[in-house]
Amino acid sequence: MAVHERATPVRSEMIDRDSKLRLISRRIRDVLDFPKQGILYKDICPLLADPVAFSTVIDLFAEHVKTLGSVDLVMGLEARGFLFGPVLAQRLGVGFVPVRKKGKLPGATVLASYSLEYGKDEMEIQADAIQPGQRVVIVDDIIATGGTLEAACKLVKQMQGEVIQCLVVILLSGLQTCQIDKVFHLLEL
Ligand SMILES: O=P(O)(O)OC[C@H]1O[C@H](OP(=O)(O)OP(=O)(O)O)[C@H](O)[C@@H]1O
Ligand SMILES: Nc1ncnc2[nH]cnc12
Repeated sequence: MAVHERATPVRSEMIDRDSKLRLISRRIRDVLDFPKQGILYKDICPLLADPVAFSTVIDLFAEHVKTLGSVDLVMGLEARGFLFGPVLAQRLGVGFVPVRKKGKLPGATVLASYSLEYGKDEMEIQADAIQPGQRVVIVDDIIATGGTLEAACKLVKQMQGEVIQCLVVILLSGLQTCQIDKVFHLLEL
């Protein structure tokens, strides 16, 4: 191609669902023994670096959420849920609520403890972030044991909100002990 000619940009609306999922899958990088020996880490950085693959994730999440009726809030889990959650919230035209690791949020908070594939942690949400009866979509990058999302669902219920759906890019196969029933995932890896 001559230097002055431009390649036609690939836009996600031009491709079918299976091709979209393959496009996303190709942008997840396996890293063995990170952050600990024996863990096969799913690195989403290549996905974030590819604007077509990234916007395809948001398209597929938004398409799905639009089938669920009204949604009041998108809640994202620190840290990687912050990469997808706010973009999805903007797309849906609703607010975003961050759930942070303990000690990062000012004012009154509600706390939950949980176990991870490679450790333990505690998460917090501001006490006024969800009003009773609000319909919440929770967003994260991956489910491994499901402990993080399970704790996030408990937070929503404690605040008398309703979890409409948990959205993740990746459901890690072989590790599912999780009790979360409202999961929508794009890839099972
Ligand atoms: O299903 P689980 O076993 O609970 O694991 C999944 C969680 O683990 C990772 O977060 P992590 O706490 O490692 O933090 P980070 O997003 O700050 O890297 C990931 O982003 C999920 O939130
Ligand atoms: N295997 C994994 N890859 C990426 N993030 C994770 N969080 C928990 N387990 C993970």
